[in-house]
Amino acid sequence: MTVSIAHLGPPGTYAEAATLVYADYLTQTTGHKPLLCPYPSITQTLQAVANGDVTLGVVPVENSIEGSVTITLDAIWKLDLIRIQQGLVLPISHALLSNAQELAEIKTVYSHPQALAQCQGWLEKFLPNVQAIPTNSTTEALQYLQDTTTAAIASGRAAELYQLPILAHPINDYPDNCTRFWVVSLQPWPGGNYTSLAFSVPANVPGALVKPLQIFAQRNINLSRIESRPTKRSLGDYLFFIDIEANTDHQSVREALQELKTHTETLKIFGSYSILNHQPQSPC
Ligand SMILES: O=C(O)C(=O)C[C@]1(C(=O)O)C=C[C@@H](O)C=C1
Repeated sequence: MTVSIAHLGPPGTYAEAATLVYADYLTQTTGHKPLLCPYPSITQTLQAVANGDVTLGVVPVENSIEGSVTITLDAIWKLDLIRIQQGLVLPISHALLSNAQELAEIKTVYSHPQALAQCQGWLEKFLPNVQAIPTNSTTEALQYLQDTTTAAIASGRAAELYQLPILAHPINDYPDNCTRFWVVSLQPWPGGNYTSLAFSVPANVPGALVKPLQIFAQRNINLSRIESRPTKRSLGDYLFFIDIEANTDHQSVREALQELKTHTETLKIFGSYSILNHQPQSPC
């Protein structure tokens, strides 16, 4: 059976670049080339995995400049059965694509909110009076390039793919810009040294988060990330997303998760996985 991989499209997105890296890895290890399936949004990408319409999905989760991709965290929390198989880190280098001859002509810039945010300083400095309009993806933004007053932030790869001129590159505020992606599926996956989980706490009382954190600290389990998201039930009510540097197979992790259950309202364990650091010849 052909493995199908959902990702944010249209073709040319950074999510597609990450998917191609994983597809290459699968082709090398299994001898079979997977089928790439672009979806119009991150939520629809994850929904396709949850529905069983595709075998795998690749979604962005965190960026070194802008932090969490909150759409991904919110959707993963809602879609109960999703499991993480693999983490993937990709360098991200943004370009300004436009038919304008010079920056002064541009009045509107389109892009995915994450890309706009990662270039915020550059935009303020070089295009202080333009209107920034969010799109579902960096390549969706290319549809709005109508005349020389419009520009889009996307990858050099997208510029090549759609034969669009690059007016400025790189334009991300920090050169060492990386995004972490998760490869997700409905299948639990056995391996790796990172475990991601999320929980809500029973009540918004003092110390509600202290106990869950102590459970890991007491067992010497390192937390590599903690992020809060609103539960959306009431103001000040949060979910906590945690990454730990250990596998759920370790005795101490199993014990910690058992104990954590008794101190949380809902606990979701998304799985243990390894992280692939991809260093391409030219940046994505
Ligand atoms: O719009 C794209 O090209 C995407 O793949 C989405 C996305 C994101 O959501 O973070 C992925 C990587 C970059 O950080 C910018 C945008």
